[in-house]
Amino acid sequence: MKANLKHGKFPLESVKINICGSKSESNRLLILQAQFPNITIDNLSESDDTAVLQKGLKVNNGIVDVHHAGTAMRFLTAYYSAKPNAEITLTGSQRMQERPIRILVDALKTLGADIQYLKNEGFPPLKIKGKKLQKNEVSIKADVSSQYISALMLVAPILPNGLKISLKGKTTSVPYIEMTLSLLKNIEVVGDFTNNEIVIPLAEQIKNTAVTVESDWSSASYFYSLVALSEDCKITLGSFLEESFQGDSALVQIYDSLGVRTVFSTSEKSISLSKKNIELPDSLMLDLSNTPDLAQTIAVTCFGLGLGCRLTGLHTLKIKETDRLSALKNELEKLGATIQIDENSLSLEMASEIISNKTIETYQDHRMAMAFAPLAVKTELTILDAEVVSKSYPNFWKDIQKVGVACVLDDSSN
Ligand SMILES: O=C(O)C1=C[C@@H](OP(=O)(O)O)[C@@H](O)[C@H](O)C1
Ligand SMILES: C=C(OP(=O)(O)O)C(=O)O
Repeated sequence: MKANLKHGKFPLESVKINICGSKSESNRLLILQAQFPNITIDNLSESDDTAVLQKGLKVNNGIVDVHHAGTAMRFLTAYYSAKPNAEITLTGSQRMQERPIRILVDALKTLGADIQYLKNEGFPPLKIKGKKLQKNEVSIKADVSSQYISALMLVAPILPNGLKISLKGKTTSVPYIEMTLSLLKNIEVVGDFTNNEIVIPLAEQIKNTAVTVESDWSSASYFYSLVALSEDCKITLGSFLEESFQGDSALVQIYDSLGVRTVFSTSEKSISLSKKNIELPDSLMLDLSNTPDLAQTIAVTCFGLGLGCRLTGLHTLKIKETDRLSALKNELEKLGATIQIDENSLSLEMASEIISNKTIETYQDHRMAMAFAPLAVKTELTILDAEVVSKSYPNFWKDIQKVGVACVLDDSSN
């Protein structure tokens, strides 16, 4: 399916959008709920990544296919490893079979897990025979993906002596580890993360706990970009909190410098985004190692505004849904950008025009589609394989139509 985005009627409509619950929080809570059934969850993510995890949790013996869902792959690897009598073949899409998992598998094996590689060493698919893991200490490389660490933390409370995790190297995506710690604390499993050591205690049982998932800040980023690129508009998004477990709430500060004001309503649990008239910097410098999922949105916003940017801390982008650095370079260049990338950074030069009527490829990456869509405020463009958005945000196209972006979905080819 293609999304044809017209250079529509702007300013955008002042409307309220309800983005569904965070997929990161939802996927953690579902693993915890499978281990402690007296947790109830409200505002669960509607994403494909959450649906595949939820479906996988119902299987005890057989094949589980998580498609493109990184968190589902990593969290379920730990979950089944620690589940006595489970016998699972855990697989995923072609891309998932290229996303490394050895660091997590080695850590779980140190704890006593029985995991085999079914195709390529170090990559899914995996054969997992679950058992009671007895050890309570492990050390793990922390500079590749925080998901490996969150996966261990999520099963830690059911290990007989809890778990002490020593982190090696410079820890990446730290707010996601803190999110795991906070959600554990919410169910009264009080762990500690100090310096390079995480300690999670055993929890034999927990009290009945009802958790409401906050909406997804990464999904909110596309509305920040729309507001930044528009002449004038106000968009209200529910349900968001000033005190968030999600590191991507850093959007508030980042887009403040790109001319977007955020007002929190505590009573409505919502945020209103509006345009601030400020003088924009010529260029933006940001280290995104804490918020890797915002990189594409920010790069595209800067391009659309004619600003330069230098984004660093992007070393994890190469092993996500696609090599996001190369994908950004290819597609921004089509639109006239001058952009350089290396292993962990991206530099974009100021641009004076956007070439219109271009077709953007999405590389099976939801964030490529959603990051480029706000450019419709500036120019006409087509986005290929538009259905990829369902990985995290199935209602994305409906919601951007609601704010007034003229978007026609075309199923006829591609
Ligand atoms: O734990 C999580 O929910 C996530 C952690 C991050 O991955 P890395 O730690 O691999 O950077 C992030 O990019 C991903 O979308 C979700
Ligand atoms: C990287 C992402 O997801 P995952 O790693 O869970 O596939 C993402 O949603 O941007």
